[in-house]
Amino acid sequence: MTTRSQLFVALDYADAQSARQLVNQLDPKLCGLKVGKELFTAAGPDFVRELVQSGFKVFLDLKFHDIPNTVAKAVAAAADLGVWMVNVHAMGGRRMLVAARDALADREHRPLLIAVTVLTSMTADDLRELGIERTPEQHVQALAQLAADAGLDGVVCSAHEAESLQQAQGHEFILVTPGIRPHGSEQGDQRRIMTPEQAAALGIQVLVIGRPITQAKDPLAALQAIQESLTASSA
Ligand SMILES: O=C(O)c1cc(=O)[nH]c(=O)n1[C@@H]1O[C@H](COP(=O)(O)O)[C@@H](O)[C@H]1O
Repeated sequence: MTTRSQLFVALDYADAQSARQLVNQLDPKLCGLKVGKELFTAAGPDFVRELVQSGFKVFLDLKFHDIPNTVAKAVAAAADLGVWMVNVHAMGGRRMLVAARDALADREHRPLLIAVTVLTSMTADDLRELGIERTPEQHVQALAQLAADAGLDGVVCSAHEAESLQQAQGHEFILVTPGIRPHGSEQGDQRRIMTPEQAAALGIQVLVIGRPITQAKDPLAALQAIQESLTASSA
C-alpha cells in the first residue's frame, strides 16, 4: 500500500467566529476542513467561500438526501462554492446518485462526490430497528456497490469496513472515515470507532476528526499531536 491519509477537521462550531479562531491557526498543508450542518446553517455559503479562498480543501458535509432533481441542483450549488468534496446519502437510491453525478459532469470545477453509507453512530441494533437485517458491514458493502455502480468517487463509512471495501472496490475508490478517536479520547455518540493510527495503517484516504480536536483545551496542539503520531506510525 499505502496512501497517506489526509486529515479533515470537522468544524462543528455554532458560528463562523468560533470556527475562525481555530482556522486562523491552521495551514492548508496541515489539514482539510469539513463544514457540516451546524456551521453551514449558522454561517452559510459565504463562510465556505472564505475557507476555499484561504486555500483549504473543504469537504461540504451536508449529506444531501432528497428527490433526484433537488439533490442534483444542490450538488451543483456546492460545486459553485469551489469545495473539494461533497456528500449525499446512498440511501437516496440509484436514480438520486446518478442525478448527482450527472449534475457534476463536464463542470470546470468538479468536487469529489461521496456517498454516506451507514452512519458511524449506528450499530446493528439501530439498523434492525429500521427493518434492516443486514449487519452494518453488509449494509455498507451493499450501499458502496450502489455508489460505485452509479459512478461516485467513494463513500463515507467507518474504518472497520475499510478492508472489505478495498477488496471489493479497489484502492482508487475513496474511503472517508469519521468515528476516529485518538487513544483515550471520548467516544461521545460515535459507535464504530478506530484510532487515527489504525485507520491510517489501513490506507484510508480521508480521516475526519471533530471533537477530539475542537473540544480540546488546545485544539491546535491536539491536531499536531495526531499528525505527529501519524507520521511516526508511518515511518
Ligand atoms: O459524513 C460525515 O462526515 C459523517 C458521517 C458519519 O457516518 N459519521 C460522522 O460522524 N460524520 C461527521 O463526522 C464528524 C465527526 O465528528 P466527531 O465525532 O466530533 O469526531 C461530524 O461532523 C459528523 O457529522
